[in-house]
Amino acid sequence: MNTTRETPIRVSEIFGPTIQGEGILIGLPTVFVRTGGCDYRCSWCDTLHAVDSAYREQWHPMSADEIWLEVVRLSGNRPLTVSLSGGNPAIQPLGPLIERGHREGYRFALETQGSVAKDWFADLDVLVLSPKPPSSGMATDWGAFDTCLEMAADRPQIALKVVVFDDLDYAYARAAAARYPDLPVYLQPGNHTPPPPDDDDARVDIDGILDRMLWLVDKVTEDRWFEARVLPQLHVLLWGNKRGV
Ligand SMILES: C[S@@+](CC[C@H](N)C(=O)[O-])C[C@H]1O[C@@H](n2cnc3c(N)ncnc32)[C@H](O)[C@@H]1O
Ligand SMILES: Nc1nc2[nH]cc(C(=O)O)c2c(=O)[nH]1
Ligand code: SF4
Ligand SMILES: [Mg+2]
Repeated sequence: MNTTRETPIRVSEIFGPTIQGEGILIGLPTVFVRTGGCDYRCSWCDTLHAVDSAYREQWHPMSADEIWLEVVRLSGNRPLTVSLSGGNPAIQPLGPLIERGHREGYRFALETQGSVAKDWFADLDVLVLSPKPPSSGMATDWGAFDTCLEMAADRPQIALKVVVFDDLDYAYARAAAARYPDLPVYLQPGNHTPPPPDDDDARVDIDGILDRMLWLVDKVTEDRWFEARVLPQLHVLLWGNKRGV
């Protein structure tokens, strides 16, 4: 019997199986657990329904067991990778959920901006750290970011992922990569047509995003920055701004 009252986890949505659309695990069948609430407010966030506190009524308090039952239902009880995202999932008590899933053979990836560190980072299989560039309007606390790396210790595979809209963001990405030369770095062209929070399938300017992707590829190759990987948001190319994919 669980005697310790677990703090509930605020959940915006649980969806999948779909494919991981971004970064180091791109293409991998994944169930997403998206938590509600974020300590940032990026100007171009494509997930405001899980960020803007005006929508907090839609963030359901759930126990780790209740979340787990839904992951098992969606995955047909077949172990796969569960991506913990948000908002900022790092502000939620996700340790017990990870423990539960590992007992049943599932793996866990975390998507976070690196502003808040938790001890359960050391239990993750993959940690994607996505510091925010100048176009986001956010300032990076590199001390907090370093603590995320310290808390992760040596279990998770760790990768940097930086969204790039313009030259300033590109320079920020280069500086971030130089700060952590041992981490793989993924560059992601920004979606300048992110959905408003109350529209779960808003029009997206795919051509504009692909133009930015081509610009970014040219930048990286002309600079001979051969360690960087340039990847689109694959799920956006497939399904536009649709939510829950
Ligand atoms: C919605 S965030 C949630 C997790 C965490 N808050 C973070 O930012 O890493 C997941 C990923 O989507 C990226 N993202 C958000 N809005 C985007 C946009 N308009 N274009 C491209 N990527 C975007 C973020 O930079 C992050 O890498
Ligand atoms: N398919 C898919 N891949 C993703 N990778 C990161 C996502 C996110 O919103 O954190 C995301 C998402 O929302 N959908
Ligand atoms: S940190 Fe992530 S979830 Fe939060 S506002 Fe920025 S992109 Fe959106
Ligand atoms: Mg997304």
